[in-house]
Amino acid sequence: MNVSRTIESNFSDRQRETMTAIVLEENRTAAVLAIGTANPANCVLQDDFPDWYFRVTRSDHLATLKAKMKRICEKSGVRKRHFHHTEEMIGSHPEFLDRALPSLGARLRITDDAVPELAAAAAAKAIAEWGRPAADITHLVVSTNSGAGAPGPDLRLAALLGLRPTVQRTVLHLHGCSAGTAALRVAKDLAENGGGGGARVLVVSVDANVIGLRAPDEAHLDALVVNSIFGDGAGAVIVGAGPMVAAVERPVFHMVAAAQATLPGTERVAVMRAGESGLDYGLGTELPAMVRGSIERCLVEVVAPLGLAGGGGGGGGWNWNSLFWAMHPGGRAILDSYEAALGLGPEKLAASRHVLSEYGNVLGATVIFVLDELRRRRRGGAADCEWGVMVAVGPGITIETMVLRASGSRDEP
Ligand SMILES: CC(C)(COP(=O)(O)OP(=O)(O)OC[C@H]1O[C@@H](n2cnc3c(N)ncnc32)[C@H](O)[C@@H]1OP(=O)(O)O)[C@@H](O)C(=O)NCCC(=O)NCCSC(=O)CC(=O)O
Repeated sequence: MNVSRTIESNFSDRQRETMTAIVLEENRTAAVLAIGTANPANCVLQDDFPDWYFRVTRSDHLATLKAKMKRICEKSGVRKRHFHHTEEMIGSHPEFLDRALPSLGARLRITDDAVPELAAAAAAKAIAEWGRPAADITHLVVSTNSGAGAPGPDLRLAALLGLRPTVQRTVLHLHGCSAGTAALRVAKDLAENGGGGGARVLVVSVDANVIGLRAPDEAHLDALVVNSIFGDGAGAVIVGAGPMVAAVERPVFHMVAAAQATLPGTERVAVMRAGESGLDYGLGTELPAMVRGSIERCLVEVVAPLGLAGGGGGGGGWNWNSLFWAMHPGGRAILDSYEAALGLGPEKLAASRHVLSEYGNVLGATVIFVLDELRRRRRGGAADCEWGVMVAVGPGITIETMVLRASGSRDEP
């Protein structure tokens, strides 16, 4: 490999040395080898959503709340979303609309099928793109907020895909919107350290919001926001390290470094808790400001040791526009916060805003949709940087980050 060709010319000598070392380590560093996504068929345009939601939840009499939801939807940056649940399904489960009635069991009976099936649709696409047989997958990591059972969606997914009986399965439950990034962090570790160089990890992050869907309610205004921006979907990634199978496996993004930070004293800002009436979300109005106030500090800790972003020796001066960004679009205001805090140009979050617009916030899977979109834009010739960072925020408040290096090899002859 021509190392000097891969190092951008505007870095200092020290930065260049660090990056050269990383590039030489490339054979040991895990990489995204393929990506697949899937959404349920039921699609609701955001302009129609308040009417749809208030009708199917039999809440049209709550005119003030409906007007509020219309204001939220207008400002959401979302054009459409997909749902496993339909008007008919909600109509046959009146218990979903009344917090006083137990409904968790009925919701879980739906997600027990919906989650592995949606996961399999995304995973099948990733496996087809990867180009090797499903039986070559050594590890499976599934992350979801939409289930609570054992055996879980991993076992059913393994059967649907025809994975080998010895595949090593791991499930991550209730990591909220950082579930996809957390699963990729675990997969990176497994690929680099768990398979004697030959590990191939299938990561799937999947959610179906029927687990927490409710009628609008004055006492739970944050649930109105959740219902206005969350959608259903699955994202799948094949992760591998070590020698690639020639002419078949080609890295898309190298997963250079991963980190998790927790903001002290923020436990109540974003909450998910399963109860008898389904999954409850709590979302503080302060979340966008909190992200704005803390994101740069977290990023400096991750990129400074790698010499990226032209770090300014303790005095700031970071050039965040020298990287590409795979930001989880938790909401339009969250993306605005990233942009403002890091001084990003408007094109930097275009992939994240596109995914938010087309699918809403599909929780952990969203970052996988963003990786897919970034890759599509690069293949289409859009100029972007070689180095980048994936970011997602989840309950904790937890900030998951992963430094990525885009590989051009998919487009090389
Ligand atoms: C909801 C929004 C699209 C609204 O847009 P704006 O903020 O520009 O508009 P606005 O201030 O006029 O707000 C519109 C109405 O929504 C209400 N509103 C806003 N946030 C609210 C919240 N968390 N709980 C209850 N109500 C809320 C406002 O009071 C206002 O009501 P009224 O109109 O009556 O005055 C935006 O605030 C947003 O994107 N928020 C972030 C959502 C979020 O937290 N996502 C994270 C999900 S978890 C996750 O994904 C983690 C992660 O981020 O990675």
